[in-house]
Amino acid sequence: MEKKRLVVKVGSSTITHESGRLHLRKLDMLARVLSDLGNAGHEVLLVSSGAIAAGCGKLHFAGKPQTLEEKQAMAAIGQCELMYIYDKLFAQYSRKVAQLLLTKRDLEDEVLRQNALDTLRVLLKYQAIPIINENDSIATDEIVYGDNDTLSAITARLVGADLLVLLSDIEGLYDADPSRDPKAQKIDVVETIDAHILAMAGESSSSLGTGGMITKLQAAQIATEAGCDMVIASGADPCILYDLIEGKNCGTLFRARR
Ligand SMILES: Nc1ncnc2c1ncn2[C@@H]1O[C@H](COP(=O)(O)OP(=O)(O)O)[C@@H](O)[C@H]1O
Ligand SMILES: N[C@@H](CCC(=O)OP(=O)(O)O)C(=O)O
Repeated sequence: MEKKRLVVKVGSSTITHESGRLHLRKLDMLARVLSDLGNAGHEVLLVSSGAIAAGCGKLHFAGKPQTLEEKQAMAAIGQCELMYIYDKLFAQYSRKVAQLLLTKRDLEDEVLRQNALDTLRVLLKYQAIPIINENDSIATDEIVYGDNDTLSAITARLVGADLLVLLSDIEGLYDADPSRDPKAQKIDVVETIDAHILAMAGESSSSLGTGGMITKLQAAQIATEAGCDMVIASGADPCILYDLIEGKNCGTLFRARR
Protein backbone atom coordinates (compact mmCIF):
# COMPACT_ATOMS: atom_id res chain seq x y z
CA MET A 1 0.00 0.00 0.00
CA GLU A 2 1.29 3.46 -0.92
CA LYS A 3 2.23 5.43 2.22
CA LYS A 4 0.26 8.61 2.56
CA ARG A 5 0.34 11.81 4.56
CA LEU A 6 -3.23 12.21 5.64
CA VAL A 7 -5.16 15.03 7.34
CA VAL A 8 -8.50 13.98 8.84
CA LYS A 9 -10.99 16.58 10.09
CA VAL A 10 -13.89 15.59 12.31
CA GLY A 11 -16.87 17.89 12.83
CA SER A 12 -18.64 18.54 16.13
CA SER A 13 -21.72 16.61 15.04
CA THR A 14 -19.56 13.54 14.30
CA ILE A 15 -17.91 13.25 17.70
CA THR A 16 -20.71 14.37 20.01
CA HIS A 17 -24.20 13.17 20.75
CA GLU A 18 -27.15 15.50 20.23
CA SER A 19 -26.80 16.32 23.94
CA GLY A 20 -23.35 17.72 23.24
CA ARG A 21 -21.69 15.04 25.40
CA LEU A 22 -18.80 13.27 23.72
CA HIS A 23 -19.60 10.24 21.55
CA LEU A 24 -17.07 7.95 23.21
CA ARG A 25 -17.68 4.92 21.00
CA LYS A 26 -17.01 6.94 17.86
CA LEU A 27 -14.00 8.69 19.39
CA ASP A 28 -12.59 5.32 20.41
CA MET A 29 -13.07 3.95 16.91
CA LEU A 30 -11.47 7.06 15.44
CA ALA A 31 -8.44 6.70 17.74
CA ARG A 32 -8.17 3.02 16.84
CA VAL A 33 -8.35 3.55 13.07
CA LEU A 34 -5.96 6.53 13.05
CA SER A 35 -3.49 4.62 15.24
CA ASP A 36 -3.76 1.63 12.93
CA LEU A 37 -3.14 3.78 9.87
CA GLY A 38 -0.06 5.08 11.69
CA ASN A 39 1.02 1.48 12.34
CA ALA A 40 0.61 0.79 8.63
CA GLY A 41 3.12 3.57 7.94
CA HIS A 42 0.87 6.46 7.06
CA GLU A 43 1.46 9.90 8.60
CA VAL A 44 -1.70 11.13 10.24
CA LEU A 45 -2.82 14.56 11.46
CA LEU A 46 -6.21 15.12 13.06
CA VAL A 47 -8.13 18.41 12.98
CA SER A 48 -10.85 18.06 15.59
CA SER A 49 -13.81 20.34 16.24
CA GLY A 50 -16.10 19.70 19.18
CA ALA A 51 -14.65 21.91 21.91
CA ILE A 52 -17.69 24.20 22.15
CA ALA A 53 -20.11 21.26 21.99
CA ALA A 54 -18.13 19.33 24.61
CA GLY A 55 -17.98 22.37 26.91
CA CYS A 56 -21.73 22.87 26.61
CA GLY A 57 -22.29 19.16 27.20
CA LYS A 58 -20.12 19.23 30.30
CA LEU A 59 -22.12 22.12 31.75
CA HIS A 60 -25.39 20.42 30.70
CA PHE A 61 -26.43 23.33 28.47
CA ALA A 62 -29.19 22.63 25.97
CA GLY A 63 -27.65 23.82 22.68
CA LYS A 64 -24.89 26.32 22.03
CA PRO A 65 -24.82 29.73 23.76
CA GLN A 66 -25.52 32.79 21.63
CA THR A 67 -22.76 35.21 22.61
CA LEU A 68 -19.25 34.91 21.33
CA GLU A 69 -17.58 35.12 24.72
CA GLU A 70 -19.82 32.35 26.09
CA LYS A 71 -18.87 30.15 23.11
CA GLN A 72 -15.19 30.95 23.71
CA ALA A 73 -15.50 29.98 27.37
CA MET A 74 -17.29 26.74 26.41
CA ALA A 75 -14.49 25.99 23.95
CA ALA A 76 -11.90 26.49 26.67
CA ILE A 77 -13.72 24.03 28.95
CA GLY A 78 -14.47 21.55 26.18
CA GLN A 79 -10.96 21.57 24.67
CA CYS A 80 -9.51 20.20 27.94
CA GLU A 81 -12.14 17.49 28.04
CA LEU A 82 -11.56 16.63 24.39
CA MET A 83 -7.78 16.33 24.71
CA TYR A 84 -8.03 14.37 27.95
CA ILE A 85 -10.22 11.81 26.21
CA TYR A 86 -8.12 11.73 23.03
CA ASP A 87 -4.95 11.25 25.09
CA LYS A 88 -6.52 8.32 26.96
CA LEU A 89 -8.04 6.69 23.89
CA PHE A 90 -4.94 6.96 21.69
CA ALA A 91 -2.80 5.68 24.59
CA GLN A 92 -4.80 2.43 24.46
CA TYR A 93 -3.27 1.93 21.02
CA SER A 94 0.22 3.08 22.10
CA ARG A 95 -0.07 6.28 20.12
CA LYS A 96 1.21 9.63 21.34
CA VAL A 97 -0.88 12.71 20.60
CA ALA A 98 -0.06 16.42 20.69
CA GLN A 99 -2.29 19.47 20.87
CA LEU A 100 -1.87 22.45 18.53
CA LEU A 101 -4.27 25.39 18.83
CA LEU A 102 -3.90 27.54 15.72
CA THR A 103 -5.62 30.43 14.05
CA LYS A 104 -5.80 31.17 10.36
CA ARG A 105 -4.11 34.49 11.12
CA ASP A 106 -1.15 32.65 12.69
CA LEU A 107 -0.75 30.61 9.53
CA GLU A 108 -0.80 33.72 7.32
CA ASP A 109 2.30 35.00 9.12
CA GLU A 110 5.44 33.60 7.47
CA VAL A 111 7.43 33.17 10.70
CA LEU A 112 4.58 31.66 12.72
CA ARG A 113 3.67 29.37 9.81
CA GLN A 114 7.24 28.10 9.63
CA ASN A 115 7.26 27.54 13.41
CA ALA A 116 4.06 25.51 13.17
CA LEU A 117 5.47 23.48 10.28
CA ASP A 118 8.73 22.80 12.13
CA THR A 119 6.75 21.59 15.16
CA LEU A 120 4.52 19.37 13.03
CA ARG A 121 7.52 17.83 11.25
CA VAL A 122 9.11 16.85 14.56
CA LEU A 123 5.82 15.40 15.83
CA LEU A 124 5.45 13.31 12.68
CA LYS A 125 9.09 12.21 12.97
CA TYR A 126 8.25 10.84 16.44
CA GLN A 127 5.07 9.26 15.08
CA ALA A 128 2.88 11.41 17.30
CA ILE A 129 -0.53 12.40 15.98
CA PRO A 130 -0.96 16.18 16.01
CA ILE A 131 -4.50 17.10 17.08
CA ILE A 132 -5.31 20.57 15.84
CA ASN A 133 -8.17 22.90 16.69
CA GLU A 134 -8.73 26.59 16.37
CA ASN A 135 -7.54 28.70 19.24
CA ASP A 136 -11.13 29.59 19.95
CA SER A 137 -10.56 31.96 22.86
CA ILE A 138 -8.83 34.40 20.49
CA ALA A 139 -10.01 33.37 17.01
CA THR A 140 -13.45 34.86 16.80
CA ASP A 141 -14.00 34.61 13.02
CA GLU A 142 -13.57 30.88 13.10
CA ILE A 143 -16.25 30.29 15.73
CA VAL A 144 -18.67 32.45 13.81
CA TYR A 145 -18.01 30.88 10.41
CA GLY A 146 -17.11 27.34 11.45
CA ASP A 147 -13.78 27.39 9.78
CA ASN A 148 -12.16 24.24 11.05
CA ASP A 149 -12.91 23.08 7.51
CA THR A 150 -10.64 25.69 5.96
CA LEU A 151 -8.14 25.37 8.83
CA SER A 152 -7.81 21.69 7.95
CA ALA A 153 -7.22 22.59 4.29
CA ILE A 154 -4.59 25.17 5.23
CA THR A 155 -2.96 22.51 7.42
CA ALA A 156 -3.05 19.99 4.56
CA ARG A 157 -1.40 22.58 2.29
CA LEU A 158 1.19 23.42 4.95
CA VAL A 159 2.35 19.83 5.43
CA GLY A 160 1.97 18.86 1.75
CA ALA A 161 -0.64 16.18 2.54
CA ASP A 162 -1.68 13.68 -0.11
CA LEU A 163 -5.24 13.47 1.12
CA LEU A 164 -7.59 15.58 3.26
CA VAL A 165 -10.70 13.84 4.58
CA LEU A 166 -13.57 15.82 6.12
CA LEU A 167 -15.65 13.41 8.21
CA SER A 168 -19.09 14.87 8.72
CA ASP A 169 -22.70 13.98 9.54
CA ILE A 170 -23.39 13.69 5.82
CA GLU A 171 -22.07 11.23 3.17
CA GLY A 172 -20.76 13.93 0.83
CA LEU A 173 -21.79 16.90 -1.28
CA TYR A 174 -25.33 16.67 -2.60
CA ASP A 175 -26.71 18.72 -5.47
CA ALA A 176 -28.94 20.44 -2.86
CA ASP A 177 -29.08 20.42 0.95
CA PRO A 178 -30.63 16.97 1.71
CA SER A 179 -32.16 18.28 4.94
CA ARG A 180 -34.31 20.60 2.81
CA ASP A 181 -34.63 18.64 -0.45
CA PRO A 182 -35.34 14.88 -0.06
CA LYS A 183 -34.64 14.33 -3.77
CA ALA A 184 -31.08 15.64 -3.49
CA GLN A 185 -28.48 13.39 -5.16
CA LYS A 186 -24.92 12.76 -3.95
CA ILE A 187 -22.09 13.88 -6.23
CA ASP A 188 -19.30 11.25 -6.41
CA VAL A 189 -16.46 13.24 -7.96
CA VAL A 190 -15.89 16.97 -8.46
CA GLU A 191 -13.20 17.80 -11.01
CA THR A 192 -13.63 21.59 -10.91
CA ILE A 193 -15.19 23.71 -8.19
CA ASP A 194 -17.12 26.14 -10.37
CA ALA A 195 -20.11 28.42 -9.72
CA HIS A 196 -22.51 25.53 -10.40
CA ILE A 197 -20.92 23.43 -7.62
CA LEU A 198 -20.66 26.37 -5.21
CA ALA A 199 -24.37 27.09 -5.66
CA MET A 200 -25.22 23.62 -4.24
CA ALA A 201 -23.81 24.39 -0.80
CA GLY A 202 -26.04 25.41 2.08
CA GLU A 203 -25.48 26.12 5.74
CA SER A 204 -25.35 23.65 8.61
CA SER A 205 -28.68 22.11 9.54
CA SER A 206 -27.52 20.70 12.89
CA SER A 207 -27.47 22.52 16.20
CA LEU A 208 -23.84 21.48 16.74
CA GLY A 209 -22.17 22.07 13.37
CA THR A 210 -21.00 25.43 12.07
CA GLY A 211 -20.40 26.48 8.48
CA GLY A 212 -22.24 23.65 6.70
CA MET A 213 -21.23 22.79 3.14
CA ILE A 214 -20.10 26.33 2.30
CA THR A 215 -16.91 26.12 4.38
CA LYS A 216 -16.29 22.56 3.13
CA LEU A 217 -16.24 23.79 -0.47
CA GLN A 218 -13.91 26.64 0.52
CA ALA A 219 -11.66 23.99 2.05
CA ALA A 220 -11.86 21.96 -1.17
CA GLN A 221 -10.71 24.99 -3.16
CA ILE A 222 -7.67 25.49 -0.92
CA ALA A 223 -6.72 21.80 -0.82
CA THR A 224 -7.16 20.99 -4.50
CA GLU A 225 -5.29 24.12 -5.60
CA ALA A 226 -2.43 22.95 -3.36
CA GLY A 227 -2.38 19.58 -5.15
CA CYS A 228 -4.11 17.65 -2.38
CA ASP A 229 -7.14 15.40 -3.00
CA MET A 230 -10.03 16.07 -0.63
CA VAL A 231 -12.95 13.83 0.32
CA ILE A 232 -16.13 14.66 2.25
CA ALA A 233 -17.44 11.44 3.79
CA SER A 234 -19.63 10.21 6.62
CA GLY A 235 -17.99 10.03 10.03
CA ALA A 236 -20.59 7.52 11.27
CA ASP A 237 -18.02 4.74 11.03
CA PRO A 238 -14.37 5.90 11.04
CA CYS A 239 -13.42 2.57 9.36
CA ILE A 240 -14.42 4.34 6.15
CA LEU A 241 -10.88 5.80 6.28
CA TYR A 242 -9.44 2.39 5.28
CA ASP A 243 -11.51 2.43 2.09
CA LEU A 244 -10.68 6.05 1.35
CA ILE A 245 -6.94 5.41 1.71
CA GLU A 246 -7.27 2.60 -0.82
CA GLY A 247 -8.90 5.03 -3.23
CA LYS A 248 -12.41 3.59 -2.98
CA ASN A 249 -15.11 6.10 -3.74
CA CYS A 250 -17.27 6.41 -0.65
CA GLY A 251 -18.00 10.10 -0.33
CA THR A 252 -17.41 13.05 -2.60
CA LEU A 253 -13.90 13.26 -4.02
CA PHE A 254 -12.56 16.69 -5.02
CA ARG A 255 -9.68 15.88 -7.31
CA ALA A 256 -6.42 17.76 -6.81
CA ARG A 257 -5.35 20.17 -9.55
CA ARG A 258 -1.89 19.00 -10.53
N1 LIG B 1 -25.38 20.60 -0.79
C1 LIG B 1 -25.25 20.04 0.40
N2 LIG B 1 -24.85 18.73 0.49
C2 LIG B 1 -24.69 18.13 1.71
N3 LIG B 1 -24.93 18.75 2.90
C3 LIG B 1 -25.31 20.06 2.88
C4 LIG B 1 -25.49 20.75 1.63
N4 LIG B 1 -25.87 22.01 1.93
C5 LIG B 1 -25.92 22.12 3.27
N5 LIG B 1 -25.59 20.93 3.86
C6 LIG B 1 -25.58 20.72 5.32
O1 LIG B 1 -24.24 20.72 5.79
C7 LIG B 1 -24.19 19.85 6.92
C8 LIG B 1 -22.73 19.49 7.24
O2 LIG B 1 -22.05 20.62 7.75
P1 LIG B 1 -21.83 20.88 9.34
O3 LIG B 1 -23.15 20.75 10.05
O4 LIG B 1 -21.07 22.16 9.48
O5 LIG B 1 -20.99 19.60 9.73
P2 LIG B 1 -19.62 19.40 10.53
O6 LIG B 1 -19.98 19.54 11.98
O7 LIG B 1 -19.25 18.00 10.12
O8 LIG B 1 -18.62 20.42 10.03
C9 LIG B 1 -25.07 18.70 6.49
O9 LIG B 1 -25.56 17.94 7.57
C10 LIG B 1 -26.19 19.37 5.72
O10 LIG B 1 -27.28 19.66 6.54
N1 LIG C 1 -13.36 25.24 17.00
C1 LIG C 1 -14.79 24.95 17.22
C2 LIG C 1 -15.45 24.35 16.00
C3 LIG C 1 -15.78 25.22 14.83
C4 LIG C 1 -16.19 24.34 13.64
O1 LIG C 1 -15.64 24.45 12.54
O2 LIG C 1 -17.16 23.39 13.91
P1 LIG C 1 -17.61 22.17 12.91
O3 LIG C 1 -18.51 22.78 11.85
O4 LIG C 1 -18.32 21.22 13.78
O5 LIG C 1 -16.37 21.59 12.28
C5 LIG C 1 -14.91 23.88 18.33
O6 LIG C 1 -13.96 23.12 18.59
O7 LIG C 1 -16.00 23.79 18.90
